[in-house]
Amino acid sequence: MTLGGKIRQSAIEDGGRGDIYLTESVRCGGGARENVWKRSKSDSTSSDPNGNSNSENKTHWKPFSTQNSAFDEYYKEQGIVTAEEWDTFIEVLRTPLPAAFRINPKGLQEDQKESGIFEVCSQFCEDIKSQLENDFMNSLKAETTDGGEVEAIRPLPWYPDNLAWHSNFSRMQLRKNQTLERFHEFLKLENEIGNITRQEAVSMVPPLFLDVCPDHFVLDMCAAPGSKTFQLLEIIYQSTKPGSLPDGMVMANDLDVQRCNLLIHQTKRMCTANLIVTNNEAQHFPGCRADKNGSKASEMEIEPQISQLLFDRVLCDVPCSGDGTLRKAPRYVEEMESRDGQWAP
Ligand SMILES: C[S@@+](CC[C@H](N)C(=O)[O-])C[C@H]1O[C@@H](n2cnc3c(N)ncnc32)[C@H](O)[C@@H]1O
Repeated sequence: MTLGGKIRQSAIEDGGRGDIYLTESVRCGGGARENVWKRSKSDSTSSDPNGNSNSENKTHWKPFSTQNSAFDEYYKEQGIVTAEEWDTFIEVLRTPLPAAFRINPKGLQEDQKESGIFEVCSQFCEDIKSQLENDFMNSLKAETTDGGEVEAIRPLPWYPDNLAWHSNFSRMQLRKNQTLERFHEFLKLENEIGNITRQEAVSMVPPLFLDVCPDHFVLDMCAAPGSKTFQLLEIIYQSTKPGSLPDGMVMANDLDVQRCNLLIHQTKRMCTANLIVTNNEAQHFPGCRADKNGSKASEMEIEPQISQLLFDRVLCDVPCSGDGTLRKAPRYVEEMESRDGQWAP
C-alpha cells in the first residue's frame, strides 16, 4: 500500500515555529468522517467532543517532528539529491501540499461549447463553475486579506475549460470560520455526489498528456485508488450527449484487491457502464478478446476468431517512492525507516 492510500490526512503549519500539526480523517460510526487532532496522552481530559479546534486548545496538541536523521541518511546515500539542493529539497518536503480539485464535465458537448449553450447538458458543471467564480472567489478573498494570500482559490491555468482548481486553504483552515466552512461543506458534498473530485494538481497531468478521445479504449494498469481513472472517464464522457453512452471505455487494473475496492468506491460516483475493473499483475496482464465494433456475445461464439482487444491508450502509474505524501502526512517523516533497502512507514 502506498503512503497516499494509507490514510487521508491534512496538515497545517504552526505559524512561526515550523512545527507541523496533523489532522486525520477517521471513519466514524455512521460512516461520516470527522477530523481529529493527534494528542499526547496527558491531554485526554481536554478533548472537545465536537472535534472543534481553535487557537486556545491548539497548544494541547502534540506537534509531529519533521526531523528524522535516518531519513536524511537514507536519502543522502541514494545520491538523488545533490548537496547544494539538499536544503531546498527538505524545505519543499516540509511545505504543506496545496489542495486541488476538478469539476466533472460529464455531458459538456463540444458543439454546445462553441455556441455557448451549456445549461441543459452540463447544468451541474456550469453551476459549480459559476458558484466558484461569482461566489467563493469573492467571499473567500476577504478571508485571506490578513493571511497575505491574494487568491484563495483559482483555476489551474493549464487545465482546459477552467475545470481544475487550486485552493490555498488547508482542511483545518476550511473549518476555521463560517465562510470557509460553507466552502468546505460545498467541496465535501459535491465530491460525494461526483460533481467534483479532489485530486492533487500534479496527478491531473498524465491523463491530459494522453490526449484521450471519447471513442478510445484506455487501459489504466496501476489504477487504484482511481483518481486518474475518474479523470479518464470524465474525458471520454466530455463530448458525449447527455443520456447516451460514450463509445470508449476505461479498463482499470490494480494488483491490490483492497485498493481495487477503493477504486470501485471512488468511480461509482461517475455512474458509468463504461468502466471495467480488473485485479491482475500489470506485468502479466492477460490478453482480452473483444470486438471494438460491438459484436454480440452470440456472434462471438459463432466467430471464435475474434481479435484481441487493443487499447488506444495505456496509462501505467507505477508505484512511486511516496515521499511527496510527506507533505500531506508529515508524521511519516518520524515513523519511516529503511527496511531491506526500501523506505517504508
Ligand atoms: C501510484 S499508485 C496508483 C495511483 C492511481 N493511478 C491514481 O491516480 O489514483 C500505484 C498503484 O500500483 C499498484 N501496483 C503495484 N504493483 C503492481 C503490479 N505489479 N501490477 C498492477 N498494479 C500494481 C499499487 O497497488 C498501487 O495502487
